[in-house]
Amino acid sequence: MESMVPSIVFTPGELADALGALRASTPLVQVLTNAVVTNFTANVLLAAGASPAMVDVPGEAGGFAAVASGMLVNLGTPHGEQRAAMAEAVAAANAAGTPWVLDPVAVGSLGIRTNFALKLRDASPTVIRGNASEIMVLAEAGSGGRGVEATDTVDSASAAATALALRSGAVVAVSGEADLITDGTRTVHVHGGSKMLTLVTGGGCALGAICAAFLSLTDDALLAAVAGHACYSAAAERAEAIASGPGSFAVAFLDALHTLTPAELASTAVLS
Ligand SMILES: Nc1ncnc2c1ncn2[C@@H]1O[C@H](COP(=O)(O)OP(=O)(O)O)[C@@H](O)[C@H]1O
Ligand SMILES: Cc1ncsc1CCOP(=O)(O)O
Ligand SMILES: [Mg+2]
Repeated sequence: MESMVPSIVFTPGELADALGALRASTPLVQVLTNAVVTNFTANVLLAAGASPAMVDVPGEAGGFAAVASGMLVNLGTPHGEQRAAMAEAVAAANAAGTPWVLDPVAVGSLGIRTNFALKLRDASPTVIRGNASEIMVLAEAGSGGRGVEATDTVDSASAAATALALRSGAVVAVSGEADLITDGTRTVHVHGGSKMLTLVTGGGCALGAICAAFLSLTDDALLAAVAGHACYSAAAERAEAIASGPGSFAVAFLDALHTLTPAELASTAVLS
């Protein structure tokens, strides 16, 4: 029997509704992230309509995770105290039912972050987002990229993403030219966006925060992740159209995230 080609999993209207719900609810997003991208990540969340809180101190992180709408755990510069705060926050988020995103930045040859990421992989993240090389490491199917950048393609990470989703119970999002997002059963590709995002530090890290913002709006984590990626890509396309380089792109990207309407998202998002 010929294999069925699955139809597109979500409609443009569902994406538009998700953006409208985010703007109406201003989700409180706890961010435990790296020192490089903290400011950009907070500005991306604010521009999109969420409320960021960079709470990553042991003794505070757990209590805040219990009241946050969503949470991002990003391992870009995982100092000892931050790792303790992350462990506290993850335990509290899971106990309170707060959805959270894991971004395993630069896992592979760096032992401290890789060992910690493998532990967090098995600690019930709602979404795991990373580039292809990072996702392959968490699926135990690769050795890592070059620094924080991928050396593998999204397509080469597809099987690993599905296996990781089935193993971890998380939605797995692989970023690249066309983003791949899967819950192990349903798989969606989000097309478009701009390669200019790779020239702005935080271009991937802030995407994890946007996913965390959408997670509080629906019980379907795949929809939340797809809506987050679609908004991000739509804003990046708009920014690229008027930017003259990565500096003006970053500014235009914040503006585009802020002005993107649900109707524009519905009319421009390209899923397959
Ligand atoms: N070749 C590309 N064309 C268009 N968008 C891209 C391309 N590569 C990456 N992106 C986008 O840039 C953002 C960051 O992706 P990526 O660089 O893979 O993440 P990371 O910074 O975590 O390695 C994502 O929104 C992704 O869709
Ligand atoms: C350069 C760098 N070094 C440690 S974390 C970081 C930022 C990575 O950001 P992104 O994953 O969005 O490229
Ligand atoms: Mg990254």
